[in-house]
Amino acid sequence: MKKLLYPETIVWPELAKRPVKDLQELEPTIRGIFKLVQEQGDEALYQLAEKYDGKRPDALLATPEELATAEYEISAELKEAILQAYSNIQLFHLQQAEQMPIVETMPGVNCWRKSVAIEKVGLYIPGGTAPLFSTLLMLGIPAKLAGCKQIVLCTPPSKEGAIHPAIRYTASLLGIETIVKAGGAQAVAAMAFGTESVPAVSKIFGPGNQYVTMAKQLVTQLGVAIDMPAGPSEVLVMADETADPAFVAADLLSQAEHGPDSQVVLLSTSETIIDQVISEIEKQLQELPREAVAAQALENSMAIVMKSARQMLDFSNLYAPEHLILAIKDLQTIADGVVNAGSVFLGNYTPEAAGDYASGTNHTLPTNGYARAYSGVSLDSFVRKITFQYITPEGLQNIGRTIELMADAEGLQAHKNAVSIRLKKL
Ligand SMILES: NC(=O)c1ccc[n+]([C@@H]2O[C@H](COP(=O)([O-])OP(=O)(O)OC[C@H]3O[C@@H](n4cnc5c(N)ncnc54)[C@H](O)[C@@H]3O)[C@@H](O)[C@H]2O)c1
Ligand SMILES: N[C@H](CO)Cc1c[nH]c[nH+]1
Ligand SMILES: [Zn+2]
Repeated sequence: MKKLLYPETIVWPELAKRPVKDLQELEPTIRGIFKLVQEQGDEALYQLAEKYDGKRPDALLATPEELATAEYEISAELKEAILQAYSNIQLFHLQQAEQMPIVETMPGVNCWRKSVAIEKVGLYIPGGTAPLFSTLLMLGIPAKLAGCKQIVLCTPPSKEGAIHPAIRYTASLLGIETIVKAGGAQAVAAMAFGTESVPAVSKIFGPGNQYVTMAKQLVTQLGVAIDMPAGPSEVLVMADETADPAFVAADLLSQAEHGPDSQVVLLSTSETIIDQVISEIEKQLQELPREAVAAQALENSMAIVMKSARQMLDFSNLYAPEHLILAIKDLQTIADGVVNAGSVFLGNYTPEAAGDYASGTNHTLPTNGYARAYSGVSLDSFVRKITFQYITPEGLQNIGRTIELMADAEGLQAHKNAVSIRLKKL
C-alpha cells in the first residue's frame, strides 16, 4: 500500500483514478463472446463455461432436484443466518415502496404516477472466485417485492460444473426457478440476446469483475437496460486518532480480498494512525486464506496523510467511493458533507461487512467513480414509474389555451389542432 504525504490538490484527480483495465483491452474479447453466443446460443455457453470456468456442465439449467437438495447441503446455522439477512434486507427495501396521490394540477386536470415492475429481469451473481449468495439476496429480494414476473439468474459454474449450494438454497427461498450455469460476458450476452434455454430480459442487474461490468455497459448500446456499472469492490476509510487501527485494517482488507483489481484507500490527518494501520494490515493479511488476492489489491491501494478533516471530505467526494467508512470524531458533520458515495458506514462499530451481508441496505453499488451519478440497487431499480393523466372537458377548457399558445410558438400546428378540435365541441 503506497503511503502519500499531503499531496497537492492538483494531483488529486490522478489519485482518484481506479486501477481498471481500459475498454480497448477488454472490448475485442467481449465482442467475440457476444458473437459466439448470438450465433451458437446454448452451445456457446457450454463451450465458454469449459474455457473460463473449467468444465463443460452436464446441463445449463439447474434442475428442480439440485434446488430441492440445496437445503441439506448447507449447515442449519448458515440457513438461519441467511434467513436473518433476508428478513433485514426485506424490511429495509419494503419501506422504499412509494404511493403517489392523484394530483389535480388545475381543476379537471388529473395527473398521477404508478410504479410498475419490469416484467423480465436478469440477475448476475458473481461466482468466479467466491460464490456471492449474499448478492442474490440483494437482487432477488427487491425483484420479488417489486413484482417482476420473470427472473433469470446467471452464475458461473464451479470447476466441477456445479452451482454452490448456498446460491441454490437462496434461489429456492426466493422462488427463482431459472438458474443458468453461465458466468462472465457470456452470461450477460445470454440474458441480453436470449438462447434456446435462457430467456432474454429487459434489464440486467448485478455486480461482477471487469468482464461482466464491461459486457453490461456494452449491451446498453443494444437497448438492454442495466442497473449500473458495479465493478471491482472498493472502500475509502477516513480515520482520525479516535479510530482503532486494527478495525480500520480489517475493513480495508475486507474489500481488498474481493479481487486483485479492487482498490482500498485510507485517509487520515495523523501519520501515526496511518503507520499503525499499515502494520496491522501486514499482520492480518498473513492470516487470510485469500492473502494473495488481497496483496495484489493492496499494490493498487494508497494511504494518504491529509491536512484536515475538510481535505479528507473533499478528496472522498472527488473519489466517489463505493463504500465510505467514517472512523472519526465528528461523524455527523462529515456525514452531512458527503455528496458522492455509494453507501456510508458511521463509527467504529459499523463494519462495512455489515452492509455486505445483513444489516438491510443493498450491497450492489456503483464503483469506479460512478457514485457521482448513480445510486445503488433499490426497489426503484426494478420498477418503471409510469405517468397517467385524465382531463375532464372542464379541465381541457382550463388548460387548452395554454397548450394552443405553446404549440403555436413551437410551430407545431397538429399539436395545437389536437386541442382546438376538442374545444370547438365544448
Ligand atoms: N460493486 C459491487 O456492488 C460488487 C458486489 C459484489 C462483488 N463485486 C465484485 O465482483 C467481482 C467478482 O469477480 P469474480 O471474478 O470473482 O467473479 P465473476 O462472476 O464476476 O466473474 C467470473 C467470470 O469472469 C469471466 N472471465 C474471467 N477471466 C476471463 C478472461 N480472461 N476472459 C474472459 N472472461 C473471463 C469468466 O467467464 C468467469 O465465469 C469482484 O471484482 C468483486 O469486487 C462488486
Ligand atoms: N463488498 C461487495 C460489494 O462491493 C459485496 C459483498 C458480497 N459478499 C461480500 N461482499
Ligand atoms: Zn464485500
